[in-house]
Amino acid sequence: MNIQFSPDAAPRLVLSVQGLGKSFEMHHLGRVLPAFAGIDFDLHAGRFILLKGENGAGKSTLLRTLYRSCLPGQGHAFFHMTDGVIDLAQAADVDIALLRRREIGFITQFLQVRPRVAAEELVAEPLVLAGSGHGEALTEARRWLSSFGVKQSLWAAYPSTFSGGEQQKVNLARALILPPRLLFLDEPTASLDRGARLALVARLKELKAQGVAMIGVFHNPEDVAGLVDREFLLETAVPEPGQERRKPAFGEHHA
Ligand SMILES: Nc1ncnc2c1ncn2[C@@H]1O[C@H](COP(=O)(O)OP(=O)(O)OP(=O)(O)O)[C@@H](O)[C@H]1O
Repeated sequence: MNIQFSPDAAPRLVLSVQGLGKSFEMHHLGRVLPAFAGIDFDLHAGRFILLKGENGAGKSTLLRTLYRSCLPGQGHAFFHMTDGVIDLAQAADVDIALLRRREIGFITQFLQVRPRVAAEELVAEPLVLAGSGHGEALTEARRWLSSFGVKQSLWAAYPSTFSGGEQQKVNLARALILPPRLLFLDEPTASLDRGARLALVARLKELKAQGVAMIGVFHNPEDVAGLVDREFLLETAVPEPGQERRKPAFGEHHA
């Protein structure tokens, strides 16, 4: 889906996160572990937020909660669609499943491999589900596999046999073949070689220009330095004894 807006129009609000919090119940320890709390921010079309914080600060959990792989404990995440607003924190699973088909994407460093499905079919699937003809979708899938450096000899093979980096390239091709309006990225460059990293950054630049809103966690933030509009620093939610927990802070990016 290509979303265009005229350059002089104010970018549309895509996501408004208000007071979002998430805790894990550690039954075996008999206590509750806060992952993050009190998260507030707005994200507009074509904007890129870089999520930062120490190990364990809650970056992946925040992305998974916004994608609704986890349920939040408190707060709201209002997703602004073309025809209305839905609170991702409270939406029914069936609505979340529909949003994931076209509107909201999530790229992690892990491929969910499906047995006996060829790489090119896996990549073509979002286009087929969106109504493209199978032949046309396969042609496009091969183009994307090639752009991320997946060898032609692997296109018809099963990704379960691929190396970690090859699987990740299939993951990227599948996630980006049909761009969503809102994209979460959790360390997507983790196992990529330089060529694939450059291809990913070039694709993200295109998507940003088309109005896709993005939130990303990057082990090497310099990979996306030219794309970042704002940085969001997550402070570790679990205070050590004697330490106050501080609120998460927004920082403007200085290129
Ligand atoms: N399913 C879970 N059950 C219990 N605790 C969890 C679960 N998932 C995450 N946590 C805890 O929540 C906290 C935040 O984890 P998270 O993976 O979001 O951190 P992160 O900022 O992405 O870390 P890293 O930079 O190491 O990837 C950690 O203390 C982690 O142990």
